[in-house]
Amino acid sequence: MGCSVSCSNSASCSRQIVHSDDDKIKDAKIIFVVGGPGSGKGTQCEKVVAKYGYTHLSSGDLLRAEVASGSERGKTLQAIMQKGELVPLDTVLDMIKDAMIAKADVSKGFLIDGYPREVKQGEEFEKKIGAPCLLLYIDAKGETMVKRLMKRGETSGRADDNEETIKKRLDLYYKATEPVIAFYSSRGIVRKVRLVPLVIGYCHCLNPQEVGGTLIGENGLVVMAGAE
Ligand SMILES: Nc1nc2c(ncn2[C@@H]2O[C@H](COP(=O)(O)OP(=O)(O)OP(=O)(O)O)[C@@H](O)[C@H]2O)c(=O)[nH]1
Ligand SMILES: Nc1ccn([C@H]2C[C@H](O)[C@@H](COP(=O)(O)OP(=O)(O)O)O2)c(=O)n1
Repeated sequence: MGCSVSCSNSASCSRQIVHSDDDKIKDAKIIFVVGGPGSGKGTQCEKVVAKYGYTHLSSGDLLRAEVASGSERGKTLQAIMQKGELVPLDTVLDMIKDAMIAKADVSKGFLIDGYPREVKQGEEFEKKIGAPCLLLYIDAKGETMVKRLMKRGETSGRADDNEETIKKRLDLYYKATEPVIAFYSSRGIVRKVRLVPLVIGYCHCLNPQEVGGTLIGENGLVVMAGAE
């Protein structure tokens, strides 16, 4: 695409540097959004998008789109997701990377929702894409998550919003995903999100240094509108 800076004439330049797709996202601002099933990751991401214009990429939605396409790969994924298990790491990572590249030119930053699900997923992401500047940890009680997902299941049409699979997803979250939070805490980039009822005067915000918002609360706690 471009020519090296030492070359004054692109037509005669024999050593053209072709910017790979990877280059498009190598300096991207990346925020991981982690929380249990039904904790409200998607809901909070929409608020951040509305306020700050980040690009929201839900790994679960990307996987469901592949299932909906009816592809062979989608059929394999559906079987895994219906059981509440994790899909192969490379599959979800490739999908996220492709989606990031597709939006790279217009994106101010990426909210990667529902990823990483396990420490290994985070490590591979960093090897293939880059490091996150922040991890938003959406905390919610187990019983709250179950209640919400059972309610959502009445209309969502999601094959995994049933009692048996919800239990498995929750177990897997505690076993595999909570260690992710500890892993990134040691780097000092975790911001725990506490959901409070929407009251005038509260706002949903990230770190003021990150996005110019107002940080409310102590110890880097992020307060966003939500409720039990
Ligand atoms: N009462 C209440 N419900 C909420 C809140 N946030 C989200 N919900 C509902 O809880 C359900 C789950 O919210 P999502 O935003 O889809 O949660 P998620 O963590 O993205 O869930 P997955 O898509 O399963 O990963 C939805 O039906 C939401 O409408 C909240 O603060 N209070
Ligand atoms: N990074 C990811 C994201 C989702 N998955 C699989 C496993 C999850 O149960 C399903 C649905 O993910 P989604 O984030 O939409 O939903 P939950 O947080 O599980 O409620 O997809 C995965 O294996 N790896």
